[in-house]
Amino acid sequence: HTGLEVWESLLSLPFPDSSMTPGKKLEGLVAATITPMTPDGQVNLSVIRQYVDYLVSEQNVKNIFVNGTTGEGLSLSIQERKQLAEEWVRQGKDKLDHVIVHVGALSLPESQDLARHAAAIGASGIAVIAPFFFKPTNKDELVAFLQKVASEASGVPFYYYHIPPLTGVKIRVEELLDGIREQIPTFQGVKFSDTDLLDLAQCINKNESEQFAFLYGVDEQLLGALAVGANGAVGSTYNYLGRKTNLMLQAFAKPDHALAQKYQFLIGEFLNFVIKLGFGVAQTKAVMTFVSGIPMGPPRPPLVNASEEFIAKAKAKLDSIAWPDGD
Ligand SMILES: CC(=O)N[C@H](C=O)[C@@H](O)[C@H](O)[C@H](O)CO
Ligand SMILES: CC(=O)C(=O)O
Repeated sequence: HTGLEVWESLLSLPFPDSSMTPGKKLEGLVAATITPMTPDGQVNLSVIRQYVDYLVSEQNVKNIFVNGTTGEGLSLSIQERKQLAEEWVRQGKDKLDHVIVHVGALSLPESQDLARHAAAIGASGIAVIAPFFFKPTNKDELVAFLQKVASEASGVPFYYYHIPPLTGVKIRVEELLDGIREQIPTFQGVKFSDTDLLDLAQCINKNESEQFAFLYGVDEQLLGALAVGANGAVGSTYNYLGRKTNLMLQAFAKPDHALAQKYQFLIGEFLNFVIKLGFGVAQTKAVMTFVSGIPMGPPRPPLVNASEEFIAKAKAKLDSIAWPDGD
């Protein structure tokens, strides 16, 4: 240990090497970043700088969640994930508050490697999804896996990424929280991507000292999660509806519930429409491309490009929405 490291540990600064805002609690909106790709399917790092500027200046979003579901993290090589994490951290420096890097993988050593890498580059947090091929069958097995990853990045806040519709791991978070800080001292919160608001509410109910952050991940019903005390949200739609969703958060905080509902209804009207057409990461890439003008490129197989018909309909629907702020 260098003298500096000793001082930092004595002061227990949460983010010793971070280029992001040190110690600021994660709240508000977090955009789950898309991984831009070239037309032939290679990761396209060259537009990330522009992407960061777009999120900050056009969407008023200053936190990102990299290499998650929307970022096709589980479809990328370890090398690609590291390059992306580095580029997001580099471009986010002095512009973003938090860069959370998703480091979950089916292979524990790969996940640990990614966690060490995220720590080394100064990520402001790491997140881990439940392993979903061989699955943990109970809370203790899941926590043991998470602990082995978290301990590789001992100075970095750790978030569990709960997304049972995709992982098939339905262990309730409220149960998982019991004693988790003893197992994982860096445990800082949950990205909660499930519709079970009873489970979310009981997590918040248990979290009396408000030490953990609960970020909701079902964008179409964020207002319900805010009502039970969610600290913020992580989602794909904050890439292009961040500004509108921020207005919903403001209305909720004021409180002007009628206005907050209006925003949630309109966001829901768009999402309900595209979900009926078939909505996933490929479609998110297409929507972000036409809204931001930044080319997101195709998704990686097995996902396939959104159709021209989808794009035309989604664009017409979004353009038709009369937002309360007059846009
Ligand atoms: C399954 C999935 O990708 N969920 C995302 C985050 O967790 C959400 O942001 C959704 O994309 C969004 O709620 C639209 O359905
Ligand atoms: C949507 C989300 O949070 C993710 O892409 O991981």
